Amino acid sequence: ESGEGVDGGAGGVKYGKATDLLDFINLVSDMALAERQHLPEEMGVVLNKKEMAVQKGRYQINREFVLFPWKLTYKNPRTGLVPNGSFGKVHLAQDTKTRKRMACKLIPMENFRAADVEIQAKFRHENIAELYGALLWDQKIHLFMEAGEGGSVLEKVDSCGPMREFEIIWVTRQVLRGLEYLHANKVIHHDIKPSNIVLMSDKAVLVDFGLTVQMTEEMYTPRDLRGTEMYMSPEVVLCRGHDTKIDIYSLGTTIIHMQTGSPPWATRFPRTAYPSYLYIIHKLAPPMEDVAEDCSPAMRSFLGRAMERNPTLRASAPELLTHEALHPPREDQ
Ligand SMILES: Nc1nnc(-c2c[nH]c3ncc(-c4c[nH]c5ccccc45)cc23)o1
Repeated sequence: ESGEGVDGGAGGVKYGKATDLLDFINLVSDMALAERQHLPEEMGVVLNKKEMAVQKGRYQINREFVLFPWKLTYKNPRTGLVPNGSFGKVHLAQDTKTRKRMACKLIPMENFRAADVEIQAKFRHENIAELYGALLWDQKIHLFMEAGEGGSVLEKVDSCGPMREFEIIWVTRQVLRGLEYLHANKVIHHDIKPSNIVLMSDKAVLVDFGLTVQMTEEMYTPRDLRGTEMYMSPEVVLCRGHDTKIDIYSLGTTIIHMQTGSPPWATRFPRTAYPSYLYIIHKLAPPMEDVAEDCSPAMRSFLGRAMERNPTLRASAPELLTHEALHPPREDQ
């Protein structure tokens, strides 16, 4: 029942559809600061009735849900907070009635971009972290999402070292399915990297859509440099317009990180001596010299196609999903 709480409660939190959530996001984005400052109670839209039990229009911290520090799988929980997303801290949340564990990203209103939510609300795919609901409370947007309790690929590599090729193939296939879906809808993620791929027991999902854009023309011409330098494609660095192929290049650099434990360039050009990699990427990409020595010939060929310097010649997600590197003969595994 969109517009009403589960029992018709008049509280500020309603069950609704993605369109109701987008209306809510636009409402709070247009709210004057004074209006937002003295909210009597939380307000928001919950998409997923199964996981989030709204009570009489209320969904309050330490009542309908609690926030936990993540029990970081590999490290003792320092702050218990997941490394910062694009603009917010990610906690582990649990609904006190359904016991469902979720990721909850807290984004201060001053940093909030509607794009952070629009894409996740509009596009649903098993390899994209599902959005369960969005609330505004205490000047912060609370985004409740599907939780990858296995942590991110970055935490896994930092704690357990380089991944074996069959693990890399498993992650790469899932990421490519998510990218195939986004790119078919002309959506560019813009920040594909190990920390934005999180692990569940049976799948890997893409997270952090804070830099995502939906293309309206064939090319997207950015106003600013978006993404993380080490994983950036030459055409993004050039800032003369790019398309969805930039995510494919970033997946290639992410695979190098998974197989060597370091991002491309960092070993040959230590960060201490090189404050910025933009010029190196512009002049030297693609970083085929950083591919692991024990990389299989099939995976090396895959990386050559994914990091092709010319985006029009670079492979697409559907093309790479059929690449032999992702379908090794059984005895290789
Ligand atoms: N920036 C951002 N925007 N949305 C997310 C997000 C949605 N669901 C999630 N599930 C897990 C993690 C996560 C990252 N590192 C971790 C280390 C240990 C445990 C969990 C994690 C992050 C998310 O992250």
